[in-house]
Amino acid sequence: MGRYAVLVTGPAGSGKSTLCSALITHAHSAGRNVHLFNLDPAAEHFEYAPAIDIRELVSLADVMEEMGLGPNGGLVYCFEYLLENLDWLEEQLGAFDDDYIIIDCPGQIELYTHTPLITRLLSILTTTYNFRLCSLYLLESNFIDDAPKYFAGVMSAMSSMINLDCACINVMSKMDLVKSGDTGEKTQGGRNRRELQRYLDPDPLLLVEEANSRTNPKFHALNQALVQLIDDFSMVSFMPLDSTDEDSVGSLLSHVDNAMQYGEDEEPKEPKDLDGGDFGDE
Ligand SMILES: Nc1nc2c(ncn2[C@@H]2O[C@H](COP(=O)(O)OP(=O)(O)OP(=O)(O)O)[C@@H](O)[C@H]2O)c(=O)[nH]1
Repeated sequence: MGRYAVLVTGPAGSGKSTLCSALITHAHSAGRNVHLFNLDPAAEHFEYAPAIDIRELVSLADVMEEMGLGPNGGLVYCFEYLLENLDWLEEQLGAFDDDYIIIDCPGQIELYTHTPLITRLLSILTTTYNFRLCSLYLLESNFIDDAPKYFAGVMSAMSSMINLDCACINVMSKMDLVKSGDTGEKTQGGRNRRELQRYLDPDPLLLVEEANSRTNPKFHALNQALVQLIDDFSMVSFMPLDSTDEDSVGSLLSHVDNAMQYGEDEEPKEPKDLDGGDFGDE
């Protein structure tokens, strides 16, 4: 068997740890052996005890106290420290032969977009330890409450995708909070699932119209440019996820396996096209 690593990333509170637990539960119930790797030096609680835990090497609380750093500087220090102590990582990874690890990452977006630290770690996992990688970027469903907010979310997903340079799947999390469109029910932000479908696989024309209707005319050219970018960058679509639903988690795990060609012998290829799942198709 090969070695596989699923990186679960996304902004704070987007549902990363919940998804990690749901993926592990699903994999275990299918008789698969997967391990949790906690990469968040500030993490507190886990449903499953991490098999590998960065806090055993370095914790954010200790760094902040001993180095007199704030939370963001402290986090960067923790990752630099990890990269300087790769023998620790090697020892941890050496404990498993048939590795399939799910990596719960910190929520600070700066780690993926502003510094090369996570990128370097991924490069080490692939080149030194022969892992096949897939990165998940979670964005909460409330990011589709309005077009400008959605733009911000898409830009962060794009930035992460470009920097991480591995198979990437964008995920729209907490879809259970979006009520069914069948009865005309609306979400708190005023949308129903049918309306949300166009955000999972964006239609540039509708997006620009909506953004223009909500922003000062001086930003309309910017809206147009952003929508053009989203349209040109055709990989920016989101797979809907409800971590409380086993089928939804199972479907995501299948896409992840597919992206890493789990269990297949040939070299990793580009991930296959993802559709928008079964939300809003009715
Ligand atoms: N309704 C609903 N709530 C969810 C879902 N996933 C996560 N949550 C809730 O969202 C909150 C944050 O979830 P976490 O899994 O801790 O999010 P996180 O991204 O790991 O958070 P940080 O580690 O702080 O960045 C918790 O209250 C979860 O119960 C989901 O699919 N549906």
